[in-house]
This record gives sequence, structure tokens and C-alpha cells, in this order.
Amino acid sequence: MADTTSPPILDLAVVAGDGIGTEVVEQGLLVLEQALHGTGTTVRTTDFDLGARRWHTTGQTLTDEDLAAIRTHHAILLGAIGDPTVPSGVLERGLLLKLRFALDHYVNLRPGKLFPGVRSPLANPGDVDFVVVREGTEGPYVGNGGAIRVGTPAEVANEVSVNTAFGVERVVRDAFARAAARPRKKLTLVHKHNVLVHAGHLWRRTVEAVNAEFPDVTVDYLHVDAATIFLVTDPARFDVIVTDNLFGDILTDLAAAITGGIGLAASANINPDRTAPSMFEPVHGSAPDIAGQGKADPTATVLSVAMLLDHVGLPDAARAVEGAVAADLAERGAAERVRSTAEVGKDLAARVAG
Ligand SMILES: NC(=O)C1=CN([C@@H]2O[C@H](COP(=O)(O)OP(=O)(O)OC[C@H]3O[C@@H](n4cnc5c(N)ncnc54)[C@H](O)[C@@H]3O)[C@@H](O)[C@H]2O)C=CC1
Ligand SMILES: CC(C)CC(=O)C(=O)O
Ligand SMILES: [Mg+2]
Repeated sequence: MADTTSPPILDLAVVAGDGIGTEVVEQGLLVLEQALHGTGTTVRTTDFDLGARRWHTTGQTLTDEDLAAIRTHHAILLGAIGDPTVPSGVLERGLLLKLRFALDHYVNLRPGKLFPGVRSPLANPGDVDFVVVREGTEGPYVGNGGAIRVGTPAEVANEVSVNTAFGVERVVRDAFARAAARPRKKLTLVHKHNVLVHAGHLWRRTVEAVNAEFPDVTVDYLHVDAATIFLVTDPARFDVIVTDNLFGDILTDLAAAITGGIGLAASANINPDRTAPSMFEPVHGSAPDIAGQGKADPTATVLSVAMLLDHVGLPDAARAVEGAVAADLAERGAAERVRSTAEVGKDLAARVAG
């Protein structure tokens, strides 16, 4: 079932996953249920037990049956995937990326917003409010690579970045549309076309061509290395950033760091054509270093829930969730006590309830 607009019953697939994923998703669901009160929509969740535990017991990551069942939902809420007891890449590739690719999540939307009252590590961050449109189904993450003579001094390992005209154009067009709808109407392409000349020039030509459809949008370009400089020295210059899968992954952890930390960074993996459910998840991973200790900040997941509510046609509920987060964040600076994951979730739910 594809996502629909404001369904009476919101069928939500829940993939809590590994590590802190289960902890933050529990709080995200608490806030979601509160936000739906009075909207005429109720949520019906289906838990998908996917991740390290499943892999250890069955050897499976994501089967065709899992995927078919997930497809019948309006949307997916995901916590985090990845565990130190599983070989690196098995779950990340076989579960997380498989979901994004199979469900055609070609727009990976990641806001970089500094909420009032939130302390940034930057001395003078300015008014930071941008969004990264990261391509979600191509680039070096597609698994086009291999290695020979593994473990020998003659080993050669390749990881090929795949960029198709079709894939680049559709995400670039989406990014232009988002820029056109924002007050500043500015789009920054980030790539590395001085070195990655094949992919980089495809991205550049595509941006130039699609710009003709959006003449109101001002376009600029930064090589990815320079983009990291400006994200730290002048983040307020950015409005919409469009970039590939790998660069977008890296830049959005940096964006999180300058806007108050990874615990606040939300994301949406969107299938804009609504041929499959979109997926909402915090930017962060499973954080094995703090898992099981109640230390994870669930705010990123709660803000991802707000993105989910927007996507399913419940903007008022989305604004209520964002408002609750903004109010909570504004008071955090003054608070003396560090709250647990569950306490933050409970407080946010209470604020949504009014
Ligand atoms: N979308 C996903 O499911 C992602 C999965 N991963 C996987 O997660 C595992 C750990 O990866 P890392 O590189 O360590 O990245 P990570 O994002 O899990 O953790 C990086 C650092 O941020 C902290 N952190 C993360 N989320 C936090 C939160 N909500 N509140 C407070 N602190 C938080 C962690 O404690 C850690 O110090 C790996 O298996 C990785 O592949 C990594 C990134 C995204
Ligand atoms: C673990 C990766 C596949 C995902 C990631 O780091 C991300 O999407 O930010
Ligand atoms: Mg990442």
C-alpha cells in the first residue's frame, strides 16, 4: 500500500532495530500517539523484529516476505540498524540499505536546523535553517564493487559509485522544488567534480538543465571539501543542499553536530511517487557505546515522527510535535538535571498533549 493522505487508520511498520533504536522508537511512538489525539486518525503498528537478534537466530536480514509485508503499510518508523556482534555491513547493507533501495527512497531529506536556545559548538552560528536533499538509492552505496586477492599484499578493492541520469535528475528536480517553496530559494550542489569528473559533471549538467524549470531558484556549487568548511564557518549561508548518497551521509552528521548534536537530527527517506511507504528515522546509528543505558536522546526520532506526520497529511499534528520539541529544547539549557531517554519522551508527549 502506498502512503495516502491523512488515513483514518495509519498503518505503521515499526523497525526498532538495534542498540538505542529500540529505546528511541518507544518514545517516538509515545509522542506519535499523543499527537494523533483529536485528529481523526489512529495508529496501528506492526513490529518487524529485524536486526542483530533476528540475524543471530535465523541468519536472515530482510526477506522477500518481510519486504512484502512492510509494503502494505502507509509508512515506516525505523530506529537504527547495526550491531558490533554482526560483521560490519551485513545489517547495514542487507537490511537498512535494502529497505531504502527496494522501496525507492530516492529523496533522503535531512534538515539542519538550529532551534532557539540550543547550544551550537560554533561561536556565531547565525540563523541555521537548511535542508540536505541526499540521493538515497545510488552512489557508492549500491554495492557495485568487489575485491581480489583479499588479505594479501596484492589486494585490490573497488567500490564503484553509480550515478544514472534518471536517478540524478529526479532527486535534483525534487531539490529544486523544495528550494522554490522556501523563502530564500537557494540551491547548493555539493560534489567533487574537479576530481570525480564523470559523476560530478553529470550532477552539474543536470542541475544546470533543471534550473531552467525553476528560474526563481539561485544556484551555487561547492566542492564537498569546501562545503565542510562553510558548514562550520558560515552554516547560515545554506538553504537547500543537493548531493549524492555518500557526501550527504557525511555532511549530515556534520550538520547534526553544528545544530546541537546527533541526538537531535531527524530524517526522512521519501518515495515521492508514493509507490511504496516512506521511512522515517533519526540520522544517528545504534550507538553501541550508550545502548541499554537510557542515555540516548529520543528527540531526533520524535522530530522524524513530525516529518512522518507531514508526509501522511497531518501537518497540524506535525507542527504540534515540532512545537513540543522547540519548547523542550528552549528549556534544556537552563535545566540542571540530565534526563533519561524515557523522561525526555514522556516530557515531549506531555507537551504535545498541552
Ligand atoms: N540509520 C542507521 O541505522 C545507521 C546505522 N549506523 C550503524 O550504527 C552503528 C554505530 O555507528 P556509529 O558510527 O557509532 O554512529 P552512531 O550514530 O550510532 O554513534 C555516534 C556517536 O553518537 C552518539 N549518539 C548517537 N545517537 C545518539 C542519541 N540519540 N543520543 C545521544 N548520543 C547519540 C553515540 O553514542 C556515539 O558516540 C554501526 O553499526 C553503524 O553501521 C550508523 C549510522 C546510521
Ligand atoms: C549505516 C549507513 C548505511 C547509513 C548511514 O550512516 C546513514 O544513512 O546516515
Ligand atoms: Mg550516516
